Amino acid sequence: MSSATPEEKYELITWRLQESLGGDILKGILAEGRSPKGYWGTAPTGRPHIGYFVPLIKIFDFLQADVEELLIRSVFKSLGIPTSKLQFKLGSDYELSKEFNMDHLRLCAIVTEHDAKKAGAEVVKQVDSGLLYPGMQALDEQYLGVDFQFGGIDQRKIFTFAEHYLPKLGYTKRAHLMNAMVPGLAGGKMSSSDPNSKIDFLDPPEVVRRKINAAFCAEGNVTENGVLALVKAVLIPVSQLRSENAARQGGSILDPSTCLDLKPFAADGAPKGTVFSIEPDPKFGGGPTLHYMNFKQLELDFAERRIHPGDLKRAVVNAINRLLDPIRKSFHADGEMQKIEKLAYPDIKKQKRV
Ligand SMILES: N[C@@H](Cc1ccc(O)cc1)C(=O)O
Repeated sequence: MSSATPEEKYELITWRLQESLGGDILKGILAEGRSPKGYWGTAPTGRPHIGYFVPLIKIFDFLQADVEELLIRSVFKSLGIPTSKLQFKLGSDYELSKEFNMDHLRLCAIVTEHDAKKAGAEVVKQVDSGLLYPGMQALDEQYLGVDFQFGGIDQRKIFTFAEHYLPKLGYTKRAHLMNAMVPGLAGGKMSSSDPNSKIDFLDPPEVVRRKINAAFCAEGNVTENGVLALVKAVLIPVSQLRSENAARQGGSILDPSTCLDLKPFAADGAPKGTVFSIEPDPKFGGGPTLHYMNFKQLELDFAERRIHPGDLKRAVVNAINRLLDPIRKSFHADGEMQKIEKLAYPDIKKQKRV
């Protein structure tokens, strides 16, 4: 995408986000013809769930706009996006250095307890050591040498904390880009630590079906609907990305060797540009297959009860299973990955029995 104008790149970097702060910082860098450098940090409290597709899709946009991207501790490979343009960093590789710690002490000397508590309110477990967390995340921006940090809107208070405090240490204020959170299937946000709120990358097909079937999704209700929210935040963006990719002959950065099925979530024979199809079951009234080019139209049809919740759920289960299938397959084919998963997420129930 090197031929794109700075304005086009800025548009690509910021579209689909819920909020961006400090956009002028990025515009300035792009206008100078430089590639902005950004990072996304993650510290999952449990097995990562499909809500993680939201930032991962966004990272794809960053790469397309020639952003240099750093990731902290994340699982990325199985998505078919080559990692050669990405750098992985472990926080502990630099957070233990003398310089980082000196800066952390300087920061601790000026941060009030009130500001530290407030910054971490949505992200950090409210224990005393949690007071140090926002400061470390703010300093990460300086020590990774980035122009912007990207994260969920739940990180907002830490981001504004960083904007306020880094300049007080003599460092530059960074831009902050935020994606919307995917609501949980049972209300609230989708959370790694609550298995009923989420669908894991590695949930088997029948578990996906059970969780979606149990999700709240009442006919005509588009405001509290975790299933529709998944279609909007994950399935349609992935589908769009896949159809754009299919259209972009040759220029794809997706690696077909790691993903088996990269077709959009459209029924066979769907009109061009379809990103989601729903095949009504005669059990719920039947009718011709419905094809959607965008979320708005689908949402409207659901609101006007032209889509039965049972039909929507079935289409969503199928799309999620198609999306997760290559990830599950590569996991089950890779003994090393399975060992790491066991070490990362030990079976707590079993441990208690011993
Ligand atoms: N706070 C992030 C994790 C994170 C940690 C350190 C960072 O520098 C950035 C992000 C989360 O809640 O998942």
